[in-house]
Parts: sequence; structure tokens; C-alpha cells
Amino acid sequence: MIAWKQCAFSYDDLLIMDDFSFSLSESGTTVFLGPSGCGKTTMLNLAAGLLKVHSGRVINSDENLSYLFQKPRLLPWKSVLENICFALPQGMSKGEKLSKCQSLIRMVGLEGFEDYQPSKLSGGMEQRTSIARAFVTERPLLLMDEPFKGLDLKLKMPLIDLLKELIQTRNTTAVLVTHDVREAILMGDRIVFLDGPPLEVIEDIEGLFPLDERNTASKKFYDMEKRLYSLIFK
Ligand SMILES: Nc1ncnc2c1ncn2[C@@H]1O[C@H](COP(=O)(O)OP(=O)(O)OP(=O)(O)O)[C@@H](O)[C@H]1O
Repeated sequence: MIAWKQCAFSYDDLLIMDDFSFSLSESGTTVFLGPSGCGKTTMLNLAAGLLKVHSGRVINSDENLSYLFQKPRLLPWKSVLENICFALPQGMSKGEKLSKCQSLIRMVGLEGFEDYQPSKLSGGMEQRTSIARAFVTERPLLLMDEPFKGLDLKLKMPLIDLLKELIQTRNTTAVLVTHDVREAILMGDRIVFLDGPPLEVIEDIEGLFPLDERNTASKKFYDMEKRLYSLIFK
């Protein structure tokens, strides 16, 4: 679906990619795990077409994608409902828009808050609104750039479960960028450990144990955590 082929990219003299190639899995969630500043966000922005490679190419057969950012990026003067509706195409009828938005509002647990403006919402509720906005358009590909950053564990865990459920039930191909090992194990079908700049794939772990067995207290989880920490502190 997305492939970076022999890509080169730099910000002035900071080389982020030098002959970098990688192909994304066709389904499930791929996690890019790596230290701050290695180039993960740049990699996503190139895939989304927000940046252009200097040489090589990025193949994105599904230009139709949603992007979930660190900050919810809601329009402050619009309500929860309006922020979600806003993502839908102008040509869609009002009734269809409303029914799609209401169904997503139910799924993300924001019933009763439809008319609230972002300033009246908690951080977790704002991120739930942006998750609803990302899924309402039913795009096949979802890019997530540290969507849980700044949220405490109590807010983060239900959001992880929510995203896993939406990704699974809607058959979305997803990419999660993070430097949090636990988030990576909780969500990833494939975990790619990156380093840089320039970006390089240090380890590409596929075939992890089933998502519904990702219990932080289990031995399998602990072993995977140890493996990933050993890459970080190598
Ligand atoms: N617009 C820009 N202009 C110049 N340098 C930039 C720009 N954007 C990012 N950088 C630099 O490029 C490097 C890679 O940044 P990038 O945001 O892609 O890394 P990251 O792995 O996503 O980091 P983090 O996990 O901290 O978000 C960093 O050193 C960053 O300071």
C-alpha cells in the first residue's frame, strides 16, 4: 500500500533519509518505534504527501488516508459534532452526514457531548473527537503520530482499546509512530525499530502473538518489552 523506495530527504544539511527503502504491510497496524528525532514523523509526512522526497519515490496506492496527530487539532469555534462532520465531503447530504457522525460519536463514547466546544473537553475527550473525525471518512489507511502523547495511563489505555477495535472492525491499515515500547506492543501487528538520522531499520518484528493476548502483566508481553528495551539501550 505504501512503500518508500530508495528515498533521499534532508532538512538543509540534516540528512534524514539516504537510499532508504521500506514497504508497509497490507493490513493490520505497523508500529514505527525509535528514538526521538530519528525521522519517524518525516517518514509519515512523506507518505502523506506533506513533504516530497529529493530523490527516489514514495508509492502510496491509497492516497485516501486519515492522519491522527499528537494534538487533536480541532477547530476551537466548532462543536464536537461539527468538528467530525467537517471531515465529510461537501456533496454528502446533511442526513447522511449526521447519521455517520452520530454513529462514530457513540463508538468513541462521546454521546451527550455533541454540542460541546473543544475548550470544554478534557484531553482524552478531545482526542476521542479527533479519532471519530479520522474514522468517519472510512478511509482505508490511518497514519497516527504519537496520538497518546501527554495523556496519562488512565486516559491512554481506553484510547488504545478504542483504536484497536476501530482498526479491526473497519479493516483499516494503520501506522503508529511512537517511542513508547508498551504502546508499540499493545497495538502492533508488526513492530519496526528505527534509528537515525539517517533513518535505518534496526529490527523488523512480524508475527507477534495475538493482539487480544497483549496483557501487560503476561510473560510474553514482558519478554517482548525486554527485547525492545535491549534495542533502545544497545
Ligand atoms: N521542518 C524542519 N526543519 C528542520 N529540521 C527539522 C524539521 N522537522 C524536523 N526536523 C529535524 O529532523 C529530525 C527528524 O525529525 P522527526 O520529527 O521526523 O523525528 P521523530 O523521530 O518523529 O522525532 P519525535 O519522536 O521527537 O517526534 C529532527 O532532528 C528534527 O529536529
